[in-house]
Amino acid sequence: MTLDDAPAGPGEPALVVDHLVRRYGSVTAVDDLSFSVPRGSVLALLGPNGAGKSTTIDACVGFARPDSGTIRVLGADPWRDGARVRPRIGVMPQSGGAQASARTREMLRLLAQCSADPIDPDWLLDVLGLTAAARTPVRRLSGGQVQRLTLAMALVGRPEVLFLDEPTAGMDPQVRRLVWNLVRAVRADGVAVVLTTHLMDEAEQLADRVLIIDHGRAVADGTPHELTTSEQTTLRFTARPGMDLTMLRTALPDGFAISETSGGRYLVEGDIAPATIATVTSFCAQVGVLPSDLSVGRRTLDEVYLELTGREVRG
Ligand SMILES: Nc1ncnc2c1ncn2[C@@H]1O[C@H](COP(=O)(O)OP(=O)(O)OP(=O)(O)O)[C@@H](O)[C@H]1O
Repeated sequence: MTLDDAPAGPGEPALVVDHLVRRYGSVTAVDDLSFSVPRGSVLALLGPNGAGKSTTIDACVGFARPDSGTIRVLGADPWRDGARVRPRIGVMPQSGGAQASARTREMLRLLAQCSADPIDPDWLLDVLGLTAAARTPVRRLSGGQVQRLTLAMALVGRPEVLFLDEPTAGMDPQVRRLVWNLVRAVRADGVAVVLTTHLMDEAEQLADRVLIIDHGRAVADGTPHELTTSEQTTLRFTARPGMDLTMLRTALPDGFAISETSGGRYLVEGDIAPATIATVTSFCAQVGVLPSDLSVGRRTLDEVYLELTGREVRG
C-alpha cells in the first residue's frame, strides 16, 4: 500500500475520480473527467448514447484500466487493488450478469455466500417482488424481473459504494418507484450511489448531484436545483397545435427561443418579464387563440440537458 492508497476516512468521499481518461483505439470514451461522491449521496451521470457513462463506471469498478488519471474507491485503486475494492462495492451492469441456467434464489444465494455479511437473499427477493419467481430459471424471467434480480445481486453483499448502470431501463412505473425507494434506503444507510440514467425524472428524484457528460467530457455539474436555476426562465402555454410562430418571434426581443415541444404545448425560453407574458397573450389574441395552462417557471432538467447536449439524435 502506498500513501496514495490510504483507506478513505469517514469524512472522505467514498469515490474520487480525478482527470480520468479512457480510450478505445482512436475513440476517447472518457476525456478528463473529475468528480467525487460522498458517502450517503447519489450521483447521477447523464449523457447521450456513447457519452462515456458506462466506460466511467467500468473504470470505477476495475473493469477498464484508465489511460490516465486516478480513481480511488474507498481509498483504493480499483484496477490495481481489485481484491480490496470488490467485496465493498455493488455493481448492476447494463448487461445483467446472472447465469441463465441458474434459478433466481440459487443465483442470489450463491452471491450471498461470497459475502462476509450478506443481506438475507429471501428478504431481498421479497422486497423486489421476486418471491414467486424464486425457483424460476433466469432464462425464463421477464426483462423486468432480470433487472430486479441484477439489482438484488448488486445489493446482497451490503456494498458501501453502489454502481447502477441504467437501473430502471425498461421497468414499469410501479417497479421503477420500488427501485427508487430502495436507492433512497441504501443512501440513507450511508451508501454512495453512482447511477446512469436517460430518465430526467429519475435524476431529479434521486440525485444529490448530477453530472452531465458529452463526448466523454463534463458539460454540467451541480445539484438538480442548481442546474435548473439560472437567469433563464420559461413560459409555457397550451394552444392550437401547429401555430405559425413567426409573428411571435418578431414581437419578442432578441434572446428568446420559442418552440412547440409537443402537439399544442409551447415553450418560450429567455429572461421572462411581465412584458413577455403580455406579448404572448397579445399574439394569441391576434391569431384568435385562447392560451391555457400559461405558467412561468424554472427550466426542467430535461430542457437544460437538451440545451447542453443538443436535440439531434446520435448515431
Ligand atoms: N469495449 C469497447 N471497445 C471500443 N469502443 C468502445 C468500447 N466500449 C465503449 N466504446 C466506445 O466508447 C464510447 C463511450 O461508450 P459508453 O458505452 O461508455 O457510452 P454510454 O454513455 O454508456 O452510452 P449508452 O447511453 O448508449 O449506454 C462510445 O463511442 C463507444 O462506442
